Amino acid sequence: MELQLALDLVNIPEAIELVKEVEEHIDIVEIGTPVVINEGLKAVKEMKKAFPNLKVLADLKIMDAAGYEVMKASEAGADIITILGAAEDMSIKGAVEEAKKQNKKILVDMIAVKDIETRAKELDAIGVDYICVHTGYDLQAVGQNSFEDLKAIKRVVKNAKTAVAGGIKMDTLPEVIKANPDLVIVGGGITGQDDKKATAAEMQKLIKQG
Ligand SMILES: O=C(CO)[C@H](O)[C@H](O)COP(=O)(O)O
Repeated sequence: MELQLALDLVNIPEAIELVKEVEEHIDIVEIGTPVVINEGLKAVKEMKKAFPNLKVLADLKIMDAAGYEVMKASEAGADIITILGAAEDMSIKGAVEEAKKQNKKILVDMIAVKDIETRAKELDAIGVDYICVHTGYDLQAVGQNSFEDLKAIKRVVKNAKTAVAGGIKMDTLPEVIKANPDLVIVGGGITGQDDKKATAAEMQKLIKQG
């Protein structure tokens, strides 16, 4: 099980400062969608340059023109690129094909997918690398989480790695770990804490214990 730090509400210098604090306690750093919108793929490039040993995920949430966008994110140095589960199969296949060419990985974000089990089976058959259940900020705001969806994909996914994101904090981490995803994605649960390093260290410890 790995820990990914999601950076959504920062600019590039702030992102780099933040990662310096927690670097040794995370496996993957995510350049979040709002950061890509504000700063472009330059944010991915700068992060990879600053931390060549960390895996960098570009949260592009691709919906179309997938092969091209995966190629551009790969050129910027992303190791993992996200596409939406709601995208057409043709787009998912294009993303997977381009990622293979570039020796990169594709994470599918299941945000807003209604029939999670059916879509997860289809995506698994296409050959994506990760399937991630995700409660975005707008549904977190009304008290939702993805813990039941995580159990659902764990039941049906045979090949892809499983991941979970959306409002995970220290107090909910044990419940997430119990479901045994391959990847736990935490944003505000670390970045919103006064002692980010201690929080990331504690989360890493719990995750490594499994
Ligand atoms: O992709 C995202 C929002 O669309 C976030 O990166 C993801 O939800 C993780 O952040 P948090 O733990 O703060 O919810």
